[in-house]
Amino acid sequence: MIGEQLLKKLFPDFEELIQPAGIDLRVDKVYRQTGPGSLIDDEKNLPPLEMLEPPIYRLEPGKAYLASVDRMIEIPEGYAMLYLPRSTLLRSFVSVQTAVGDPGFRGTLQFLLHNHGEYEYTLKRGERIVQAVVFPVEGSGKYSGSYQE
Ligand SMILES: O=c1ccn([C@H]2C[C@H](O)[C@@H](COP(=O)(O)OP(=O)(O)OP(=O)(O)O)O2)c(=O)[nH]1
Repeated sequence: MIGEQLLKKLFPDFEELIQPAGIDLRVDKVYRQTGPGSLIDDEKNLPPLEMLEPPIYRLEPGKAYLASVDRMIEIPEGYAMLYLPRSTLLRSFVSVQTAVGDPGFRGTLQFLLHNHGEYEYTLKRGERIVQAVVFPVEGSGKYSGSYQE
């Protein structure tokens, strides 16, 4: 796992968010789903989305949302990222589901927020919702998938 000094070199745009062993990521936009999606024969049809009105997002009980990060990221070749929720969210019955950040990815990260609670959870735009941890990857390739920006 990569520590603070190297993280500052690798991710200068996130300097003020660098932690001893990770990078805190701030929520920017939050979206609700407004229609169906599908994944058939590796053909992705992402659901249509509607953006919630910022800056105060009201996550309804039992509902899931997409959350975008407030700035683009570029993951250098030779490194990969995992994303873990802040425990404050878990302690508030809100989960953050995430995937792997590939070497060479350049774009806007999105995570799934799910309010498992029985009460509304209010989240302000700009709050830190995730911590990214970074690992060196031996012989890594370079992401060239559909979410590259
Ligand atoms: O929680 C995450 C994790 C990763 N990513 C970004 C970085 C990653 O490099 C890219 C693609 O992720 P993944 O490879 O898991 O998506 P896919 O469904 O396999 O897309 P593709 O077919 O484009 O590879 O999405 C996110 O936005 N959110």
